[in-house]
Amino acid sequence: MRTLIKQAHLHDARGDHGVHDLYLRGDRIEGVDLGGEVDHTIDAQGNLVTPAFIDLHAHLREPGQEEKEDLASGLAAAAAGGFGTVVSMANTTPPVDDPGLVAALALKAERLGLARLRPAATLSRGLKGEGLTDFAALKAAGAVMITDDGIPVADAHLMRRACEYAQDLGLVIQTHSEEPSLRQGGVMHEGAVSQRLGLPGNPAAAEAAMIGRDCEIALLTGARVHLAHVSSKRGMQVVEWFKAQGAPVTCEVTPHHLTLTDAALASFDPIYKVAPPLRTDEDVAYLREALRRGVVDNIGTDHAPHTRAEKERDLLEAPFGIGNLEVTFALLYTELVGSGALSLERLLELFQAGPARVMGWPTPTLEPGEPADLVVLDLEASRPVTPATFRSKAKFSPWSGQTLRGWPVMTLVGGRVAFEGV
Ligand SMILES: NC(=O)N[C@@H](CC(=O)O)C(=O)O
Ligand SMILES: [Zn+2]
Ligand SMILES: [Zn+2]
Repeated sequence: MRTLIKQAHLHDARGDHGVHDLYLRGDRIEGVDLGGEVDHTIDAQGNLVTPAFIDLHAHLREPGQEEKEDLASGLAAAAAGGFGTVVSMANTTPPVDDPGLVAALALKAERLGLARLRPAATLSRGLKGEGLTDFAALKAAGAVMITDDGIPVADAHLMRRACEYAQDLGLVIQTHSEEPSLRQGGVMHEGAVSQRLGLPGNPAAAEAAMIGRDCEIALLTGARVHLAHVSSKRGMQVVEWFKAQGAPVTCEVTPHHLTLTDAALASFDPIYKVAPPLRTDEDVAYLREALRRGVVDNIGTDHAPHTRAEKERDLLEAPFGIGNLEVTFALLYTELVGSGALSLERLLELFQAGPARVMGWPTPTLEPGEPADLVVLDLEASRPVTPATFRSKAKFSPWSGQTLRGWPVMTLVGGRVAFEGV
């Protein structure tokens, strides 16, 4: 099959290429302005066409928690968000600690024809934080990352052994860096707001201390350690310090930690309950600055859907997590690029070359022969967030009703339309 994307404003990691007709052949990019017969034409006039985004961090909940999300709804939501590739977290029921399960997830996802799934597997057997899983077998089955995300690895020696093992195999270890004994039962950031509301707080020190431990272990072992969802100024400063020391660490920030603060918890609405917690204005400003300065390697969504019933429990009982796959690009384009805080090039890099580099994958480009994984972005489109229309099963959002500008209108994966929007 041959596809023409007409009048596309092309952008990739090599730069801005201006407006061209882009041709796809089968699942690959063929070239620009070639002419000739095509089977399918897509009009992209006025839109930006760029490599589909990569999310290194989404909770798709399959197997076992399909009431929250499943592969079909989660990968459809990802495609609607402009993502062509998603690394799924392994804190499912049962946890993804078995090579057979990794292979089954990958096969099922491939048949769906939505975003590509790249499964993560757990670091510890049963997510129990005691014995290691069989990384070699998990990698052979298709796991691309090792992580107990959802639960911090409390035992430093276990983390060391995991790093030694992963280093031998060239696997990335992703951490959920919060020191459990310091975090305790905190349900929100510990600070002036938690004190006023009388809610148990989780101090930034819990994050910064664990990031320090995990970076030390990365230095000690030479393993590639990816620090998920860095949320605090202190945590980010620790990452910066270790990067300057040459530690083989990379880090992620999430859309919610870049746009929301602990002030939102004054509503007592569990929709804002997330781990690590929403921090202060000062933290948000520092994370934004770290994005700009290039300290941050990628934006990962940490899309963490739950049922409405679970999120309608009281703040102490409700589970941690925010669903955001479908709004992430528009949210950050509006709030960061729209305000002049970040360039569009840098924002795109954080969804494309950045995550690819973290994983050791090739930089996605529009060069002939590359996979035809593309997103068509309408940067002028302005509309409110309408959770009722989400592909995700979690049809509620902290940004509900907020008017955002710059939306994905189509996502192609391997030359096939995985999402087509308004
Ligand atoms: N981020 C969250 O608040 N929740 C995640 C777990 C995690 O990412 O640690 C979840 O699985 O619900
Ligand atoms: Zn986590
Ligand atoms: Zn997570």
